[in-house]
Amino acid sequence: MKQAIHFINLPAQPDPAAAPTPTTAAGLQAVLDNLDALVYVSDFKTHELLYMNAYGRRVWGQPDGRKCWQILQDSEGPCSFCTNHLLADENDKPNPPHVWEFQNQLDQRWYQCRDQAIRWTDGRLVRLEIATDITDRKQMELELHAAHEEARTAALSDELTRLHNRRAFFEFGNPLLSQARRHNHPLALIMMDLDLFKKINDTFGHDAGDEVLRQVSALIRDRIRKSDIVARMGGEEFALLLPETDADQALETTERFLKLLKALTVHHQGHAIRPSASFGITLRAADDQRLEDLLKRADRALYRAKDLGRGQANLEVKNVD
Ligand SMILES: Nc1nc2c(ncn2[C@@H]2O[C@H](COP(=O)(O)OP(=O)(O)OP(=O)(O)O)[C@@H](O)[C@H]2O)c(=O)[nH]1
Repeated sequence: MKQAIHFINLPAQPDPAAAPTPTTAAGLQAVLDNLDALVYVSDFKTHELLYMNAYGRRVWGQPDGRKCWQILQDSEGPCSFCTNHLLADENDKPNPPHVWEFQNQLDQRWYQCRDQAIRWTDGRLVRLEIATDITDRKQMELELHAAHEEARTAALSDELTRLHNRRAFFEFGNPLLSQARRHNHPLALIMMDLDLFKKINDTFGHDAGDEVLRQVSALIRDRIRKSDIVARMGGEEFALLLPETDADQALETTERFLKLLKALTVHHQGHAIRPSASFGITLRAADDQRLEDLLKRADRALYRAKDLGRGQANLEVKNVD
């Protein structure tokens, strides 16, 4: 059955001088049926569909006295995201239109909806929705967002090892330092530097050196907590930032890594390579303002570990009165 609509009082204050005539009613019908958007009207209380334009009937079929949630969403009852409560105040006085975007679960397409409470021909309050298909725009937005995320991940990640890079270390590490400062909680920083790595490159080739970097990185990454940060700071140097970690725990963690490295043999093109590393450890001091303050101490400890014969850890803490 063809839906007949005599008029929709779109203006808040209908102009009595512009009362609809049969010609304007037919004209309005033609306009609504040629819109490239869904237009429907439903009863505010019962949700019965009172009108749907040709666009809606083409996509969702004839309303046939059914409710909006039956025909537009195929759900069991009023939609959990129904906006009716936003469209009128407690005295049934219409609010300004509510504009929002959502994905229809029936056809999976995205719509921008302009919802408004208006008075129907018989005076009752109804819901008028004009929904424009924005799937293509949304798809573009989603692709743009994904590309942006991909570029951001690439900018923060080390291509060879897939660990965080130096930039990411500061981006993610600074909030951890701020949090530890605010709550006066412990925070440990461990610097790790592979020993005599130049010799590995010179003896087995640069590709072998790359493979060592990859395997050592995977070994560390797989054994830290989710809340820890591990980054390749450059070359064969790595930094680990461990929240809620005191001196004993940091030393214990480093001992674990030393043991794992001792047991590691990297096989590359018939060669068996046995890498080792030195570690410098420090802890957050009360007056540490920036990660660089901790990095300086951990670096000094690291180079002491190298001077003392490599393959070991050294700790430098700062006591503040
Ligand atoms: N294969 C490979 N080598 C790298 C990479 N980045 C830096 N290197 C090499 O790492 C070596 C570091 O050498 P050095 O700074 O002398 O340190 P080391 O030989 O490890 O000696 P110590 O640190 O004193 O134990 C250099 O030869 C760099 O070329 C990389 O991405 N891949």
